[in-house]
Amino acid sequence: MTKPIQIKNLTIGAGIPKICVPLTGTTREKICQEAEDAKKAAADLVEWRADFFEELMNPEACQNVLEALAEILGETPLLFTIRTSEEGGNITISLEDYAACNINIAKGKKADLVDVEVMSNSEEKKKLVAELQKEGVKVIASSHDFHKTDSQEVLLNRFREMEKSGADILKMAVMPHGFEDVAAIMEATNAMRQECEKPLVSMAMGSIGSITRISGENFGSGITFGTVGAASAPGQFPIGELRSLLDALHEKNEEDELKQ
Ligand SMILES: O=C1C[C@@](O)(C(=O)O)C[C@@H](O)[C@@H]1O
Repeated sequence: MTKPIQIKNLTIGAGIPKICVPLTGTTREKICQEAEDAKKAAADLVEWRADFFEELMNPEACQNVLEALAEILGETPLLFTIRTSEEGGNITISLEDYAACNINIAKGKKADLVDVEVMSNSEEKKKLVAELQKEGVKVIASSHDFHKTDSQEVLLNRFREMEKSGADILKMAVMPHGFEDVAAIMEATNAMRQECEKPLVSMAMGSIGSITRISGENFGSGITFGTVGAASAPGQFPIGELRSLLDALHEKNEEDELKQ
């Protein structure tokens, strides 16, 4: 059974999946504009996809953006993510620089959550997760396969490996090539929630997978990524449509609960 996590006023891992809006701007100005738009659109949380930022390797520039974001976002939680090119992102970065950037962010005390790609260099990543948590942030362990979807059993084992990182939330994205792949990630997530208390997040990308972005309440995914401006991965819905679809499904689920 999932034990929800509270971040500011947001509960992750219970009820309607929370909508996370990615910011993909390349400059401070564009990132801040996107954050204003996300806030206006009532995002539940916001992800700064810092692998798009042209000054990522400058710690002061990063702190500067973080301070501006904290000011704009107020009580809306902020997730900091460096998505590496190995996992579908925008930057090739050494393990040392990856760790240093993430630690710099956590020390700034403005981000609430940090994403760590735990499936590569897993021993070092485990230490990084612990170090980040010591600085007071929650860590989302993540894994992305932009090419394919492994079998349900392999995906479940991947979740189990990710749990060993000690992260607070586990997130997995895969690329489906047919409905059986979509079913595999949903079923692996559903199975993992029976054996793990951590909130889970999962999605099948692309148009075939978009059903996973609205039905997380039913199979156990606690966050869904929706757009205000640019998408950060294929298959994401605009926030307005996403909110209506999540609400409609939630109402149906409640009707069923009343009948039981
Ligand atoms: O991990 C994820 C999930 C994601 O890849 C998606 O498919 O919605 C989008 C990314 O921005 C985020 O970091």
